[in-house]
Amino acid sequence: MARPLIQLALDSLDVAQTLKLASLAAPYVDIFEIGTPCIKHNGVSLVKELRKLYPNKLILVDLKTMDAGEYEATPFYAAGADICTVLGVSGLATIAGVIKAANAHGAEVQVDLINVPDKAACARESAKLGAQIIGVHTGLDAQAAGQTPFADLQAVAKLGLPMRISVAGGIKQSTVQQVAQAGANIVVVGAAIYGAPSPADAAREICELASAA
Ligand SMILES: O=C([C@H](O)CO)[C@H](O)[C@H](O)COP(=O)(O)O
Repeated sequence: MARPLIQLALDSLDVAQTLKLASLAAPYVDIFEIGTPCIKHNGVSLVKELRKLYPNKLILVDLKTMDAGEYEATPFYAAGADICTVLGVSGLATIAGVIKAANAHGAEVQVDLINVPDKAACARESAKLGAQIIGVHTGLDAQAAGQTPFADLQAVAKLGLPMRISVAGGIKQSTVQQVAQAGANIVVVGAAIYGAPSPADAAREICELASAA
């Protein structure tokens, strides 16, 4: 089994802190995620800056688009995003719009299942539309209420869809192997890296654990 890709969630609002964290973790992560609060605060210029600094890294822009899919996502793909996210709850027309924008730029789409009531149906429909990645995600507010993404990950993996599976929601050193073994192709890690005393050491540990899963 290939090791899952490690995606670092850059969730600070501050550009200098974001770039510092990116540089510390760069040797150990495959994807830089510009998190939703960060992209709302800093906009498309941060995508351009990261693209210039890291021409060989994958960049995911966590737009969590809810409407106007093609219109909203297009400038982010044009700025160098490899992947943009769209909410599963937005509906099929919006998801199709982001897929159209991605296709126009040779890029990819992740459909985020956060708060989707029927996750299996949404994942199946997203695959049919041509989305490449399905995101099993317990958001920060749901995590604070004690929720985790593990049961949803198992249920989505069982569907056997022709899409890569991303998992996010409080993943850390003690759970990275569990989610890799459950079928995650992309493991998203935010707080366990940026909140660690040494973000570089935490990113390295997570990468090593994923490789050994
Ligand atoms: O996507 C995220 C959240 O919804 C805020 O936008 C986080 O980046 C994602 O949950 C990963 O962070 P951790 O849960 O801290 O690992």
